[in-house]
Amino acid sequence: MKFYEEKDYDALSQRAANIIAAQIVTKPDCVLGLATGSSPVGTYKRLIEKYENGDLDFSQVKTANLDEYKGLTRDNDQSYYYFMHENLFDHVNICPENTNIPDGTKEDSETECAHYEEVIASLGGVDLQLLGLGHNGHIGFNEPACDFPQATHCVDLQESTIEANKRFFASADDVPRQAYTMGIGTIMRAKKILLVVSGEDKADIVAKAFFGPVTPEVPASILQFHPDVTIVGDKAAFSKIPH
Ligand SMILES: N[C@@H]1[C@@H](O)[C@H](O)[C@@H](COP(=O)(O)O)O[C@@H]1O
Repeated sequence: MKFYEEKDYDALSQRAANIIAAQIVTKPDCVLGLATGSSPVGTYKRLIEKYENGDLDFSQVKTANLDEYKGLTRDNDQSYYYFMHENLFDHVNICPENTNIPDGTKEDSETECAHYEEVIASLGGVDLQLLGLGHNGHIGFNEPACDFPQATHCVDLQESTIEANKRFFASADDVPRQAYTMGIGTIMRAKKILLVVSGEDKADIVAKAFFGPVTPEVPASILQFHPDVTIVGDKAAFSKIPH
């Protein structure tokens, strides 16, 4: 695992955007696995700047997002579909037909999740997967569990996740209780993984996930077994790891 400790959120966002830009430049038709949450917002901003400066071309890039709330329509401003358009897709020359996000409006979880796995396979797999990190060690919406889920599936969100995400909704009652997420197996099949993390509130989970035992109780800990993982964090998020 490669760790980049940056001085603050801006610097970590720049570093992460540079890594993604290098992927796009070296393989213009690459498949990017994308993430939501507050952590990657700065990274997306920097990517948009690079596009506006003429340094990046998204015309052949394909994307597959990690997850989506079940039950939210695409025009709901808390859906991850909406988030991705707002924070990246609407600002770069990506082709809408090249972007993929699980469809949270599909009631039949099994069919939608199997379909999403087929979509990723038809793209030839993910070249670079961007990840954030939940306070309980979740990646995508893979919550702590007694095993590592292999494929895209429907999850019941944990109370702590609902608590953490309620800041975006009118109240905790409005946070959906379920989501579709790539499985740990889906994430681990990506050729490269880039995880961005910031803030003191993530320091404990960073230490636990990447320097503690590999266990499905801390889903991100599995990344210790991936051959090509880069973790970009700020000083605060890295403050509890052995230096
Ligand atoms: N499903 C998302 C994750 O993909 C994200 O990485 C995580 C951390 O979010 P944040 O970056 O806002 O702390 O929480 C959400 O629940």
